Amino acid sequence: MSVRSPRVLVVDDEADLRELLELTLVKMGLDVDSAATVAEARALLARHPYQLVLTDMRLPDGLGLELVRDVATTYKNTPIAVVTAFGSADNAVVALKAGAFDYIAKPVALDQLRLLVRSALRVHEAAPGMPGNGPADAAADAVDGRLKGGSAVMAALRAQIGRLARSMAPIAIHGESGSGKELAAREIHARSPRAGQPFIAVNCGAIPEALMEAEFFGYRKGAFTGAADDRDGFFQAANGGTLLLDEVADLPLAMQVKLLRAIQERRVRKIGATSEEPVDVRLISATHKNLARCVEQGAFRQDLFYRLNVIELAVPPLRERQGDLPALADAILERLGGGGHKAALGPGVLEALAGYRFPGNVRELENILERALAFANDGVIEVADLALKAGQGSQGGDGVAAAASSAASSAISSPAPADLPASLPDYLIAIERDIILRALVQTQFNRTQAAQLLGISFRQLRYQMQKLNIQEPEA
Ligand SMILES: Nc1ncnc2c1ncn2[C@@H]1O[C@H](COP(=O)(O)OP(=O)(O)OP(=O)(O)O)[C@@H](O)[C@H]1O
Repeated sequence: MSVRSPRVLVVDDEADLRELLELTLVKMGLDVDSAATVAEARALLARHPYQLVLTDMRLPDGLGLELVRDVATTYKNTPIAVVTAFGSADNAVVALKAGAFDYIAKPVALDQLRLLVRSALRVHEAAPGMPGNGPADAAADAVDGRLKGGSAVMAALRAQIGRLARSMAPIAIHGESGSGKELAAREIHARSPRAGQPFIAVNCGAIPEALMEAEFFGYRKGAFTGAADDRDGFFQAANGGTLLLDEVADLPLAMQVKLLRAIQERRVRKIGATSEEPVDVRLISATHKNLARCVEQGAFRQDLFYRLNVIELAVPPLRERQGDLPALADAILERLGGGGHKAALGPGVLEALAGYRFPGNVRELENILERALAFANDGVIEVADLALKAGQGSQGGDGVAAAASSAASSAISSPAPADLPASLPDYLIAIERDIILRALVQTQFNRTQAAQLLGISFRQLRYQMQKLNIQEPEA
């Protein structure tokens, strides 16, 4: 085994900047080659393997972007980062989309350069000799059983995650509630060079607006009444790792501005602090809302959208990947068994589940199986135990769906009649949600007809749907 230092290629035609970069990298113990043109860089790339390429965007004989494309296709193992002109968000986003690992803005801040280099070198440690879509990725799929499911859609999603995991490009995950967005984000983190660092998930809709800045950026002791000690925020807690902004559409506009700044500068300032600190955080955002529509409606800033939505990842609803049902059911039963006796599915159960629409996706499947297990005899879940909600069978549903719904005469199946609900408001909400969903499914999400069926106005229905977070499934 060679004990060579990692080798880095710097591509820049400005002698001053090139020297600054070289010097910094050499001080970090790296071997540095440099090139002043695209052609020189190509020649060097063909000659040596590099652990990192750092290129300027404008070069005398072409664009750094061409090198990004070359490296992303021909030298998949080599992370390439671009140096972008000051304030040029467009270039950074274009480069990330083209496959750049990361970018750094001019004037180059040396602390940020060092963070970038360290994180690039971790890519290599994490994937020694690993070809982009090669067998090692397939092995990672097999070992890494977090996102379960045997459907082609799920296999494609896992492969996409394998490719995305290595770069710093912000990822926006979209999918219905309960479809597995957070799990997908965890998988990106777990398969990234950041896996050994923290993964912090923040539900943006759950933080009171007044506390947001403190929660995200932290505060210094005495910054406000009650600030008894210095405290880190989510950004500091996720430093070196990944920050998931869940329900990102719920961020208030004022906070969106602050977040955009933190993303652009890659620095945050604690409340009450005099200086900013650099943070090295990979951002993933998730939402079940249509973020582009939120931008159109003025509820979400265009510039932040552009920064977060560099790479989009769609998690399809469960009803569009029925092939996942066996693996998901198996994993859920395993978990419910808690290492002891694992429950089994009786005849026709998988077929009954396949005829169901799962408006609440995998989370609903978990709930259905958990509840069914409570009713099941001897740990064998029968179709009747599923108590699938009436009217939720898939369209063209056959006897299976009918069997399932006949078993569901007690659509609001818990608690059992003799029990009292643990929380009356929650119970009533569940009933209301259930009834509205049934009316919507019956009318194929025609809200006008559904409102008529329920004897309420269209406006009332729309309001209730918003309140209960009921979404029309996307076609
Ligand atoms: N492919 C999968 N394999 C195994 N479990 C899954 C899968 N997808 C989702 N789950 C499980 O389903 C539940 C819901 O998933 P998750 O929280 O990731 O969904 P979400 O889309 O983020 O939901 P929400 O929009 O409500 O935040 C979790 O318990 C998760 O572990």
